[in-house]
Amino acid sequence: MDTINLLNLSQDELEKKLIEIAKKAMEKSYSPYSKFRVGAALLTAEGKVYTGVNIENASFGATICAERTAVIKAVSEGDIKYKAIAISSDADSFIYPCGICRQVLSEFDKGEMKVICSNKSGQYRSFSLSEIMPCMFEL
Ligand SMILES: O=c1ccn([C@H]2C[C@H](O)[C@@H](CO)O2)c(=O)[nH]1
Ligand SMILES: [Zn+2]
Repeated sequence: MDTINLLNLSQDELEKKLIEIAKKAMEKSYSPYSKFRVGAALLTAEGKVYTGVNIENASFGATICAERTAVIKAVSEGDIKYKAIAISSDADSFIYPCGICRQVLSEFDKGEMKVICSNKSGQYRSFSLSEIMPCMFEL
């Protein structure tokens, strides 16, 4: 992954690029039960990208979302500062992170993190995590 390039992009170009990476990651989704593929691309403060997919389980509650897969990969590699996360799926409607993923992302947010929600055709809406996950603590 080219570290320098991503941080040199404009916000718009960066968001498009992250969606593209999330869409590509989606191909690895393990979702035999819902057949709903989700991909995520998590951009670190240093410009590295961790991808994630939803990983389902016969015991449905053991399913992990794409967003958390990406966070878990990043944290376990020592990366805990993030700029943005993009999310893609096959749906016509925009995909937004679930409550548990918002909570997990907020653990690492310093008020800067963007959440980029896209639809199948690549349109997107960008939010600050704090907009979609109001926090009871001062940031
Ligand atoms: O933001 C979301 C929403 C849903 N899913 C997954 C969980 C499950 O595998 C499938 C259906 O909800 O989509 C995600 O990975 N991220
Ligand atoms: Zn989730």
